[in-house]
Amino acid sequence: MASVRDNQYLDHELHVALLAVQRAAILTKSVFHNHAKGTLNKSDASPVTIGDFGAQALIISALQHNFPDDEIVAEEEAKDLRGEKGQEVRETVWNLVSQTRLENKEYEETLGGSVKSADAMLDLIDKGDSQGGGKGRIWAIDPIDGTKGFLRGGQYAVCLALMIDGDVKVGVLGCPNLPISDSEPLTEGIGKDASDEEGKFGVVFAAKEGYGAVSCPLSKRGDLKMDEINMKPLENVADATFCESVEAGHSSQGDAAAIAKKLGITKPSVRMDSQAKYGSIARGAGDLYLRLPVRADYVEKIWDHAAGELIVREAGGMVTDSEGNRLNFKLGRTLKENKGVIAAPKNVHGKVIEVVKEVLGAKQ
Ligand SMILES: Nc1ncnc2c1ncn2[C@@H]1O[C@H](COP(=O)(O)OS(=O)(=O)O)[C@@H](OP(=O)(O)O)[C@H]1O
Ligand SMILES: [Mg+2]
Ligand SMILES: [Mg+2]
Ligand SMILES: [Mg+2]
Repeated sequence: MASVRDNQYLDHELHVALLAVQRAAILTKSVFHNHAKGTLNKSDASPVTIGDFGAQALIISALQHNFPDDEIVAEEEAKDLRGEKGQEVRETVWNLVSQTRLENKEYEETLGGSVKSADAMLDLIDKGDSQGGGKGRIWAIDPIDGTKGFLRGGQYAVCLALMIDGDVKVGVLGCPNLPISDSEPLTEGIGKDASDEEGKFGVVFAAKEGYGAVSCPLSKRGDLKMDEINMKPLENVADATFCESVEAGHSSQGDAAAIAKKLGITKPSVRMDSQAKYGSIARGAGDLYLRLPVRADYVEKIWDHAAGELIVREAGGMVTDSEGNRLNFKLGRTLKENKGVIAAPKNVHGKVIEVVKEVLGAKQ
């Protein structure tokens, strides 16, 4: 198979996305170590921090510099940073955004360098307001996925994907708290080698449709030393390790336990925040990702899945909703036709879906 590294198709997009995610990840890391998180509550009562705003501004700045005509669907908006009420948070975010850069100057230039002013930063954040859909080039950004995990010192991910006509073509996930090494086992806490002295911290996963998936250490320079990743072969689903959300409000842990039991799985689940779950199974650190609806009225957001879904598929896995249908990214900012997510190696995915249907069906 052609490799993600050895062809020209969407190479510039992948390169910019890898650098933009690394730069944004550096910002989030510095928030974690040096700041009060500046947490605000959004209208749905979920948290947003100065790290989410800052990372979104930096990623959009890089996309606007390189691809000014592309549309962007991003999770956050700048409303709460505007005016007198927003002044304090705005200034903190601006400090972070104006100070964060990749140590490699050439890479920093590729991203277009610094944002011009605090006002320009707010406008960049609000450029992520596209309604999405199945036509043209649209980027999806989750500047911090797993904000609750980020606040807890657990897993989180900086997520960026490019969709063309509603199909995800490029996906990048920066996971600052995962182990750097692809051979470390799946754990609930921060990876034991998540930070080393040479400016490396965590891992970035990437994929290009049709060309495979890779991982690369996250670094302050933005270096791109990539290794191919693959899902672990799994002959018997009973031997699987599965991962699920930490937050019981995001995925039904009771249903997951019932499904695992029916599949003969005896290993306990690994609870991990964010799309770090997709990256982890894509590199063979775990086998299955189960996300089972808690509430009938919750619709999944495209930025919570676009990058991870492609990375798992390109690593040899299959990703569907709980009925076995592919995720449909063509319908706007949400996955309104899909409920739940089941990611598994191709050879066992059908069996897992069968049992998911049995368990969810029995509840109705
Ligand atoms: N009710 C409900 N059901 C399903 N999903 C929900 C729900 N509420 C929120 N969210 C979204 O979950 C995102 C966090 O991802 P995870 O559930 O994988 O991780 S976590 O354990 O909850 O941290 C989280 O993403 P971030 O907001 O980027 O952190 C939310 O978009
Ligand atoms: Mg959020
Ligand atoms: Mg998210
Ligand atoms: Mg988020």
